[in-house]
Amino acid sequence: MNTANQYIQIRRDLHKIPEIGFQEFKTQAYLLSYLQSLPQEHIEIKKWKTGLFVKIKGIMPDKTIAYRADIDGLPITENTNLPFSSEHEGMMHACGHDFHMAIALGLISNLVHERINDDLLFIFQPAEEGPGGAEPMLESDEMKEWWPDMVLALHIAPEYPVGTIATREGLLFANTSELFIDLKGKGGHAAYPHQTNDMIIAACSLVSQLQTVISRNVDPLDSSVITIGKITGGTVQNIIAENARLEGTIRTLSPESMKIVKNRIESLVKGTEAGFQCEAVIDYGSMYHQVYNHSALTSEFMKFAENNTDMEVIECREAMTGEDFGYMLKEIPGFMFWLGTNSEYGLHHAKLNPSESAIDVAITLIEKYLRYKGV
Ligand SMILES: CC(=O)N[C@@H](CCC[C@H](N)C(=O)O)C(=O)O
Repeated sequence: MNTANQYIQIRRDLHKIPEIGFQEFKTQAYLLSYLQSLPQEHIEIKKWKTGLFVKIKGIMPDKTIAYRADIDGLPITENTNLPFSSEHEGMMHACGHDFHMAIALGLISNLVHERINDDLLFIFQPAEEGPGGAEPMLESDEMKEWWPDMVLALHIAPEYPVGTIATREGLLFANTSELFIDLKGKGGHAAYPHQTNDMIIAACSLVSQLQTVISRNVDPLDSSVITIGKITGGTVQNIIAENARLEGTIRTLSPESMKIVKNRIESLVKGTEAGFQCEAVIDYGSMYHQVYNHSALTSEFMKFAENNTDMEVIECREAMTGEDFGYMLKEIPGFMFWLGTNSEYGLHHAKLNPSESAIDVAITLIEKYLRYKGV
């Protein structure tokens, strides 16, 4: 098997075993078993919860460059009909983390056979989709001991063709906060609504009101998003619901707008409690800091790719996606970029099927970049 096919096979193996945040036990075991099959003289591995830190030791290191790959899957039932579809019912690598890991293993395999100058750190991070592994990993003793001078990461981009990368200096991804609202009223017989406080009606009304935060409370030039992705409530068709739950996410382009949006949400929820005579509890779940790319390093990387590879380099707009890699970039200079993978279906879709030829493209690009940086 040539090396490109080998890394595609690794991606397929990982694609079969998606696991959600901090449950990535089989994934960690797969990564470890692959890493242990490589020459061990210059490599050091530390487990961290379900993630890993992997260091390739340089001969005369004067810096450490880190590459971060997230490793968790999503609670989505795969609908691709691919022969290597998820074997874990109700879970799927629908955000490309199988690609991110295969690329990291490809880089390690290519670089571990020779003596490199600097240290390289590969961070296999759990729980990017939630509750967030980057922040606690940054605080870990392992990270403190191997603290890098710069860090980079990529994210697959189904909307760009293979052979394309896209990024920008400064803000790339939004600030995010999960949003859970539990409503509790008085249930009862469907035929006697006047004796109840119907939480289905309260929930529907609140969902509509929440959209006015975006349309009426946020500066239109400072975009924000509130998405309610799930509503649950009630028991059967002829009982008025005593409970309802909204589950969603908030996205803003600055931490300040996040505060404004949350203040307004809290006011509307108080209004719902008063208006529908119910009790409401808000839980913000996990929150991610914006992904803010280091200007000089990003522009150097973009110029490097333009001048030294045949990749198409696009300066893209910021996106409302979130990434806890933002916490790493808050502490360590570096950048994230989109890797074109050309799929008809987007991220978080049950039919996402990125083009696997992008794996080798990314390995070649990053390896060249690391050599250009003197590694
Ligand atoms: C790249 C990507 O899709 N990231 C996720 C991060 C999720 C953060 C958190 N669970 C939330 O929903 O707020 C995204 O949905 O953007």
